[in-house]
Amino acid sequence: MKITINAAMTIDGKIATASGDSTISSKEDLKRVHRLRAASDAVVVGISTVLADNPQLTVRLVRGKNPVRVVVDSKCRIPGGSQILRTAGRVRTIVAASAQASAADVERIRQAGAEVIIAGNEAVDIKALFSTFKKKMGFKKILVEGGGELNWSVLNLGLADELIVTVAPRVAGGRLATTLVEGDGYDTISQGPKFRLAHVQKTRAGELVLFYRVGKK
Ligand SMILES: NC(=O)C1=CN([C@@H]2O[C@H](COP(=O)(O)OP(=O)(O)OC[C@H]3O[C@@H](n4cnc5c(N)ncnc54)[C@H](O)[C@@H]3O)[C@@H](O)[C@H]2O)C=CC1
Ligand SMILES: Nc1nc(O)c(N)c(N[C@@H]2O[C@H](COP(=O)(O)O)[C@@H](O)[C@H]2O)n1
Repeated sequence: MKITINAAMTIDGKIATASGDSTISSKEDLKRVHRLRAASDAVVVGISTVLADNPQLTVRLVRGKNPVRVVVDSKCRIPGGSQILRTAGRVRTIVAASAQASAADVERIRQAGAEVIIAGNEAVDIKALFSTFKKKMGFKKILVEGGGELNWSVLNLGLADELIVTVAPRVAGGRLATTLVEGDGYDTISQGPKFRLAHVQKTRAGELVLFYRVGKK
């Protein structure tokens, strides 16, 4: 199963401003992302991304099939009014929760038309979740679309095969702004994963799209 992380960041490495604005990619780049979604079995985001962006995670800018939408949401906090839950009857949607989720919230989400998978006791066990995707669901391509905490978990577990980052010609600043990779971080650079630049694209908006292969430890 191939796992790709895709994100857009400013030159200073932020994927959203401190107040939560994440409108970074150009339309041209968003079309590339929608093509990538259409070529994926599932698109995975963290609950904080859903709460901040209220995304649709569809392929509406291109022709193609919507991937299964997965929200990593330990406590089943996804709001009933979110675009994802409101359309769960039409686009297959999975909420990946942990033992922290209440039975009432699990039922609320199922009633909205989404599936709930329980993986882990505290945070969602990403390794177990992705293993379920591969072994029980037969998924072959997974697209992780952030945010920073989820990117950290996937990279730190050594699960990612590819990292695609759009660098937009903007600066966000702000020490509280979310960066591409959050989490606890590494003590030394050498402890972190190493990447190999495989390809670079330039958009008309002056963005650089960097395609990295992730070295296995
Ligand atoms: N520019 C871009 O390409 C993108 C920007 N964003 C931005 O990122 C921000 C949200 O990112 P973050 O705050 O870092 O949150 P996130 O979206 O990565 O969600 C993290 C949350 O997911 C839950 N979670 C449960 N199990 C987890 C696990 N094993 N690993 C990680 N998370 C787990 C926890 O509640 C955790 O706090 C938003 O402002 C959004 O706009 C998000 C995606 C893409
Ligand atoms: N590639 C990319 N560029 C940006 O500028 C972004 N803000 C994001 N964000 C991700 O896409 C989701 C929004 O998707 P919809 O447009 O609602 O389908 C957002 O939640 C992030 O996961 N990505």
